[in-house]
Amino acid sequence: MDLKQYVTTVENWPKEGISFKDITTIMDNGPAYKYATDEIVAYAKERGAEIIVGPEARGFIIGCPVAYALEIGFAPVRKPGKLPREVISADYGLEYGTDTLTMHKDAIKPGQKVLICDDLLATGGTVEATVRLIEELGGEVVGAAFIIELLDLNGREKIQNVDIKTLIQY
Ligand SMILES: O=P(O)(O)OC[C@H]1O[C@H](OP(=O)(O)OP(=O)(O)O)[C@H](O)[C@@H]1O
Ligand SMILES: Nc1ncnc2[nH]cnc12
Repeated sequence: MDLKQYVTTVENWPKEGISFKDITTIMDNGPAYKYATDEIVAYAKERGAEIIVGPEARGFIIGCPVAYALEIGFAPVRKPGKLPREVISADYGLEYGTDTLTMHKDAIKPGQKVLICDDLLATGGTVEATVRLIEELGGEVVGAAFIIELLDLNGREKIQNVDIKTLIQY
């Protein structure tokens, strides 16, 4: 399937100069959503993932169906003040701002094989902070899967030791 045809590009949103890749037009199409999910499920199997980790909020949209299909767990990465129990934190930079990510301290078991899922790899700030969180908890990051990769932003360079799968590149 040519998944690219289901991505909508919105110029100058949320800020002047940003070419926003909107994946809601993949998600609202059953076959396209299933195709994207199935591609990442196949990759997760190949990598031997034992749990999926996804950053808020769009990482949930793709990470949760992948976890469901594999019958494995899903652990959320969230912005501060959203997780109710003890958390660890990591600061990160975005294409359009900076923020902090958190995970529950007991979300990952030591040695657990973790696959990170998100909709899009841009500067790599989000995934790099997510890798730091998982590794601080003793998890082994076996891969990171994204629907979209923005090649000009060189996100891969921030996680050179992580195996990466992307379905569409711009
Ligand atoms: O590679 P990066 O430069 O870090 O950018 C990619 C991240 O940015 C977006 O999330 P955003 O923080 O906008 O949050 P959202 O999913 O809640 O919209 C996207 O879903 C990725 O998580
Ligand atoms: N250009 C972009 N489009 C969609 N989501 C993003 N997250 C970071 N950069 C983005």
